[in-house]
Amino acid sequence: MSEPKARILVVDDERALCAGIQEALQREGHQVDAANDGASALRLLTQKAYNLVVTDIRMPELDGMQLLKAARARGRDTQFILMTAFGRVETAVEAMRAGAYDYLTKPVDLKRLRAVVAKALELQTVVAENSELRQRLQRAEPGLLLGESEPMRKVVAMAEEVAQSDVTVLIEGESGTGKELVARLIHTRSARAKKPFIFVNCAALTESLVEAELFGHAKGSFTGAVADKLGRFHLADGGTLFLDEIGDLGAKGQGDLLRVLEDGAFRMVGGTELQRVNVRVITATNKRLQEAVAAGKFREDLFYRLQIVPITVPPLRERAEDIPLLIDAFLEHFVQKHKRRRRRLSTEAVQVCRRFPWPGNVRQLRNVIERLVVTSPNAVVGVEELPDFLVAHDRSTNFFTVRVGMTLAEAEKLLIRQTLSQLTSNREEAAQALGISRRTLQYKLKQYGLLE
Ligand SMILES: Nc1ncnc2c1ncn2[C@@H]1O[C@H](COP(=O)(O)OP(=O)(O)OP(=O)(O)O)[C@@H](O)[C@H]1O
Repeated sequence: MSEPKARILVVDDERALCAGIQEALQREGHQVDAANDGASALRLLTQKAYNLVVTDIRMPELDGMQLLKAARARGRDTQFILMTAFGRVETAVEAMRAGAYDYLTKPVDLKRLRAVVAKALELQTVVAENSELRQRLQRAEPGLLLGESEPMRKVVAMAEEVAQSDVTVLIEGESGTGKELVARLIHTRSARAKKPFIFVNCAALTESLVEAELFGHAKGSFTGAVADKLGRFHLADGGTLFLDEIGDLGAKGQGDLLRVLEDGAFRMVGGTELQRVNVRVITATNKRLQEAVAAGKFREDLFYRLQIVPITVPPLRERAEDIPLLIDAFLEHFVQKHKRRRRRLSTEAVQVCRRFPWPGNVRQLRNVIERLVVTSPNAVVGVEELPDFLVAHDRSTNFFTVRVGMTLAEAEKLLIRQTLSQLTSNREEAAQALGISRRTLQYKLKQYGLLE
């Protein structure tokens, strides 16, 4: 895939050099304007949006540094490459601190210029995408459930629909798939959004504690209970109570919960008065609750009461197309949290992540990205910086056998077929991975009878 062509502004008071660079970059297919002094450059910068500015640092009146600062003050994401006379590197370092992408020393080596420009433009695209993503994230509520794959769209549509009523929802899915986020989404889209969302992890409660935790205990119910202590049902009044890992609730807790769901009322531990609250209950489990029912570990009547509407959140490996989006969102989040430099994963590193089966689902991916943000100093994180388990898995799965004695055509056909089936079904991406043009790939697919 060819690099998207960019709008570039070249600024230098040495006219010949300026024209030389303009021409070299135009030859790369970019749209290039030139200015021979800082003031006209600034005028152009305010009139047009540029992806990149390549400017001399030292110019009479308005210099390259001032130009950079003026562009930043206008809040533009334009990248800057500064050119400095040999031996004046300190100024260049200062420029980098002010936010320039890189610097070149004069006389300018055109080959290096082209390489630096390509890298800066690559980053520029990412920055632009990220700032769009940032805006999207800011518009949305915190803890937004991200995902544009078909299965996730269905989950979100279902959550939005059940938000319109108070029906009990059971969210099923492996650990780390985002069940809590789904529960929060239902709450925030419901008429209860301004009331509390109360979370209880049933796996963390012992059998003896669960009752007091959920229903509270009355004054004097046991030694030390000097006042009424409200339980989670009270705290969630008017809002939503989210019971996570419901499969771990013991027999007594199951009985209590069924009663409150059926009668809408309960008694505090040691209390006599019937308490009435208005609570919407959402539960979640990472176990197959139906199997727990079959094994006699979970009450069948409660199971049917809870799963009036079941929502299943698919594991991440079944929606790998969401992985690039999640990576970008987590990078953005952790770069801000840890105050690090913006960065992205190389295309190959993203592909490795897409191929991994992620047993810990989105939580595991999120942890990997946080670790990369903290440990990698690079703007583009490559495969070699990914955790070993990812790379090792990738190595062990992405091989096929080429037999000695096979013709080149047979080997080529096999490689094309494996690339399309294991790496990506997108022809553009496959052609890129194979290092050939899309047209050539199309031709070979026809030649080898691989077109379906
Ligand atoms: N679709 C998603 N978009 C953005 N972040 C997500 C998504 N899914 C999960 N996460 C993040 O992954 C982590 C785990 O999500 P969550 O706690 O909702 O999973 P869970 O299914 O409830 O896990 P468990 O069964 O272990 O309780 C959280 O940090 C959450 O913000």
